[in-house]
Amino acid sequence: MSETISVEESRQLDNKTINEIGIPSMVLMERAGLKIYEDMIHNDDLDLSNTLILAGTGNNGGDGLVVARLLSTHGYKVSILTVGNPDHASDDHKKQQHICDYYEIPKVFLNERFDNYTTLVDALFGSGLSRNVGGDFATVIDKANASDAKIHAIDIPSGLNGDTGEVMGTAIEATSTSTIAYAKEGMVKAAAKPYTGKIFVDDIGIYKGLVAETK
Ligand SMILES: NC(=O)C1=CN([C@@H]2O[C@H](COP(=O)(O)OP(=O)(O)OC[C@H]3O[C@@H](n4cnc5c(N)ncnc54)[C@H](O)[C@@H]3O)[C@@H](O)[C@H]2O)[C@H](O)CC1
Ligand SMILES: [K+]
Repeated sequence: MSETISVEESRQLDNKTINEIGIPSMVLMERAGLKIYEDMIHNDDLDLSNTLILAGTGNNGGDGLVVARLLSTHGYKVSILTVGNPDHASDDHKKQQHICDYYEIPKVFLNERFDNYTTLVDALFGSGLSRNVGGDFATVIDKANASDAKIHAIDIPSGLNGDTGEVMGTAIEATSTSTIAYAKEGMVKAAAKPYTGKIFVDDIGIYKGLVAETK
């Protein structure tokens, strides 16, 4: 496994790339969504016949909405379940939801049965997880894990502590994970394997240090 970083370092690199270097956050989100989509369509472990995006209301959820739109515009059957209050969604999440609405991607709700789906995309939390998971989020995670569907996680399996690899209340048990820029330290620990599954590391242009001087 290549270099790993802490969750805080990951957030600092995101912020540096956006606010100091100047790559807009929506550009990074589009790049992340495209890389995650490509990881999924080339992943023989996943059956994309009927996919459900489990979206939180932050930028991890925003990544999931980009994946939803890309699946839909490429002819795959996909729906969206948003967990949390959409009114409190991040700016980029709201922009991505507007795009999904344009493409009329179906929305489902908390009473949805997950066994109708072949793949679930975990876009609930990424580097923003800050406390034990509870309430509707815990219910959705437990329901996802109990379903027959395979799960593909975005950035960090939701509920897994990205630094320690510990479960924070409950955590997604993913078949595979597309992590952004670098794997997080907790994800590569032996105890984390049942939660991360196979890890894809997606380079989306997040700052990784100045380019080495060409000889
Ligand atoms: N622009 C960028 O920085 C990029 C980020 N990427 C993706 O974005 C996430 C990080 O997004 P962020 O909005 O900071 O946080 P999350 O989406 O992980 O979390 C959402 C939100 O949830 C709240 N929260 C935290 N813990 C809990 C909890 N236990 N229960 C309920 N709610 C909770 C908290 O308010 C968070 O803000 C990163 O992982 C990437 O997936 C892009 O990929 C690249 C650009
Ligand atoms: K996630």
